[in-house]
Amino acid sequence: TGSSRPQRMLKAVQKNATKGDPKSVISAIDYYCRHKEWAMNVGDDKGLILDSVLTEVNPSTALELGTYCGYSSVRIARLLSPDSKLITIEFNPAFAAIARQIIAYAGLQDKVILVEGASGDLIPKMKERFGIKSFDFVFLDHWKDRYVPDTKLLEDCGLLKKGTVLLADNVICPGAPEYLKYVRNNPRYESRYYPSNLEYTKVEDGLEKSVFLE
Ligand SMILES: Nc1ncnc2c1ncn2[C@@H]1O[C@H](/C=C/CNC(=O)c2cc([N+](=O)[O-])cc(O)c2O)[C@@H](O)[C@H]1O
Ligand SMILES: [Mg+2]
Repeated sequence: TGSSRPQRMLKAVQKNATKGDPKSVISAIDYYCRHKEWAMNVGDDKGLILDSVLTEVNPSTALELGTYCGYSSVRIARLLSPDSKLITIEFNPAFAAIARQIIAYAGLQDKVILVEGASGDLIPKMKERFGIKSFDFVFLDHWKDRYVPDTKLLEDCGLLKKGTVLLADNVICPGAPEYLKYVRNNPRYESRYYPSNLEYTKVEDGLEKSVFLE
């Protein structure tokens, strides 16, 4: 059998990026996905918005839902301050295996805790397993119909505090209409849409930033 798209993405990183240099890993993936083979990374355009929100929040503990190949894990972890951590959740073992290698190639394995499993099962275990009191930042980029249930689960598990920032990918394409309704008409959130485009295309997409008000 041939290779998978994630395996080809890893190969592109090993061929074109410099070990221990997160920026070169990001560029290698963006080049490959723009010119060779599209893949569902948040990408370079929306990535700049992700970077600016992260720099503003400067989270001590960050959570990512939907690691896929680790592109946004690298984007996030490279901007974390020394003792900060990113916990990223991925339930597909094949994707998780590739993501571990891409995160390690970037030299960020000490800042990223990749947990294999379903967000619905793992979110309730965050406190006991990782000693997390609450998250300062959450990046939602998994199945779009999980955005609302997992946001509610984070609330119910007391994992959001006043000022926690949720940043959701793909709220336009493929779209997360229920999520937009949930965070926009909700007194507990201050929400704002950042227009951009679907990764590596001219199709409209964007990120929704929602601050939990308590
Ligand atoms: N409950 C859960 N717990 C743990 N891991 C989970 C999960 N649900 C999904 N995942 C993982 O998250 C990734 C899915 C992303 C869906 N994105 C997408 O479907 C997507 C599609 C397009 N697109 O079609 O243009 C563009 C994009 O930027 C996208 O993120 C996959 O790696 C999947 O295994
Ligand atoms: Mg996405």
